[in-house]
Amino acid sequence: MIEIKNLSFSYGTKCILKNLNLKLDTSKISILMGANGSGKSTFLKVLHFLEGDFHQNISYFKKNILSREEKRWLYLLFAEACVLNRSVENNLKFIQKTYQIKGDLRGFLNEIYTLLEFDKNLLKKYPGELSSGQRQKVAFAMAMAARVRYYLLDEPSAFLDKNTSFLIKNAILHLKKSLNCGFLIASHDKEFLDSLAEVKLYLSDGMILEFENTNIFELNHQILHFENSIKFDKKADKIALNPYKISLFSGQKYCIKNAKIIALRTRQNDVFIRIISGGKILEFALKSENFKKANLNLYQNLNLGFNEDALCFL
Ligand SMILES: Nc1ncnc2c1ncn2[C@@H]1O[C@H](COP(=O)(O)OP(=O)(O)OP(=O)(O)O)[C@@H](O)[C@H]1O
Repeated sequence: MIEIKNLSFSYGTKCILKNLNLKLDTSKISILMGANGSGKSTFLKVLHFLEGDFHQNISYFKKNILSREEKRWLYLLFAEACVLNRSVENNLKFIQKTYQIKGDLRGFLNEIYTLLEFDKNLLKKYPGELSSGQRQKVAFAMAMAARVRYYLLDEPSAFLDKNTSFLIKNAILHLKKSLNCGFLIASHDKEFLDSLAEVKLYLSDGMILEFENTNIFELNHQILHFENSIKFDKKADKIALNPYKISLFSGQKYCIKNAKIIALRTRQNDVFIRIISGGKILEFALKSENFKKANLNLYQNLNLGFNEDALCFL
């Protein structure tokens, strides 16, 4: 588990992360979505000790202070592939040495070559002789060679064709099973993410929202169908609704009618209310005091409202 408490981070006066509280399950594949510039890469760098000193705010596997060796429990794959100026094969060997991988080194490498369909010629090549896609594939192979407990992957499918993207996806699933490791993957590639995601996180306005597969819906010709239909101005395949910006209807721009409460749970000072409407499940949060005032009960029907600021088109 990686536990994050009250974490804030700014570049100068620009606040990127606002008082984050989050638990990352390090045995799962979590995906991190968010608009361009929302801070996904920055968050991965913070987690990988590259920005600021947050030992008071982040604990890794129950430890706040990690030695140099323990910091290698994590691996960050950068969006722009970093490959050293030596042959591909020697890059992989270098990683195995740095991460002090013991055991059948040749066997591990052969496994990587097979999973990523490396041909023999690629192994002898130098970075300057690789295409962007090949460099990305090599950088991913280096991550695999490190065999760590938790992987932070920034846009791992950028520059990749469909087939290579598929190989990487399978390699992620293979690594998870064989090493019992977890992943936090930042990406915009919906196809790539959808098939991997166990936990869905969304970074917006410096806050990370956990959707747990709820609150993200397919749009059909800009329409979201609950029991009533809601039409949006913008075209997109999917939409995410921020659970903190949905409330009991009182004249907001959009209304979800006749939603039935199916579950209630409390987290910190919020009560999360899960509703169903037209077969779709949605979760929204009310401050505990507002929940008490509203006097809501399980299986009660209610109308919900939200404005543009609750929407995120994906
Ligand atoms: N080293 C830096 N110094 C100052 N500002 C920075 C720095 N790195 C990033 N930023 C700013 O921080 C914000 C978040 O950037 P970041 O790269 O984390 O976003 P992102 O969500 O990964 O974006 P994208 O989806 O486009 O990759 C941006 O406004 C960016 O301009």
